[in-house]
Amino acid sequence: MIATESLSKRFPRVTALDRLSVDITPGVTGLVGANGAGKSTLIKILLGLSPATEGRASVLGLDVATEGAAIREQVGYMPEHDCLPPDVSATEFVVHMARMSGLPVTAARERTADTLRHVGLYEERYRPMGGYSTGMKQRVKLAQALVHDPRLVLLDEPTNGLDPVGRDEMLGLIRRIHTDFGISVLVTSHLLGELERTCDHVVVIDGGKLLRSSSTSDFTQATASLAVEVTDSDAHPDGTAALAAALTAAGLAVQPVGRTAEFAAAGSGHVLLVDVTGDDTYDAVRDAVAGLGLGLIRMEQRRHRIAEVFQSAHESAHERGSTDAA
Ligand SMILES: Nc1ncnc2c1ncn2[C@@H]1O[C@H](COP(=O)(O)OP(=O)(O)OP(=O)(O)O)[C@@H](O)[C@H]1O
Repeated sequence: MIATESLSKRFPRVTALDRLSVDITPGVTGLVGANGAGKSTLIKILLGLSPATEGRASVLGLDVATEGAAIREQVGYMPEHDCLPPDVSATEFVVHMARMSGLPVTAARERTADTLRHVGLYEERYRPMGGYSTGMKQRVKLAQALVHDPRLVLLDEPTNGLDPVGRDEMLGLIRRIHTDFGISVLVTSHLLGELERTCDHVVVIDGGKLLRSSSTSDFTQATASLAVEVTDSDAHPDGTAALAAALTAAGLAVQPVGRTAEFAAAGSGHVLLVDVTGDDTYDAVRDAVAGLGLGLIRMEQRRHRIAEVFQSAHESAHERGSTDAA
């Protein structure tokens, strides 16, 4: 759906994209990066609005350097910043955008009504947008990106400026763009957690470079760990320490997390975190607990959040950077 090959964009003082090669398949993809990571720059290049300094990119099989107009016919774009004329109503604005996309007037009016209803802006659609809340403005921006029934939408920070409830509603709408209409989505955010809940696939960029591109489930499962809590026994007054020793001897990576608020409710015991290397990790823990004669209070998988994964990817990229420099 989107492919870039060694794509770079250099401004006089900064390299916004640095030899970025990534493949994005149909579905809902999150593009994650801190402010200034290069997300908006990438989107503008993909729309054919800004030329790359080096490298290539294609969207829906079309070359961004030569077929920008054809790309924009089939792709919807929700820009990051507020760009809505204050004296115009949502209906007038979205009809105008639909007409600009080539829809005849009746179809433009019908599609506008449907799209505004879909984003939950039906009641207020005739009011001037200057009086809208941030959440309502974000919905109009989303509606204008969808009105010409694109195959793909590029959404630049759609949850910016929203409160937690507004964020959840916007993320729900984004998910439904794909499930209800089959439109693929590329959505940017600097908040990693929200993309974990919304996207099938996550691409992480930092300083214009690709840090990681993988399915959301791989992101979290690659670093899954098992939280294990056991009782003490007469033979093993510190059951947790005995289990840690037995699991380490069995070749598993174990770290204690001590008593946490999450586990305190269970009463006694400390919690061990065991790295999951495969299904046999569960058997190894069960056998070790039984072999020591301890009671198993709980054994549950703890999913790492993208934020933690991003941090470790970031740290290892920096480590690689310092090794390269050395
Ligand atoms: N027209 C421009 N001229 C000079 N530098 C630019 C221009 N556009 C972007 N940059 C720089 O390129 C880098 C990447 O910017 P970009 O807007 O793509 O980041 P971003 O990940 O979208 O972050 P944000 O969400 O803050 O916009 C930044 O350092 C930015 O200052």
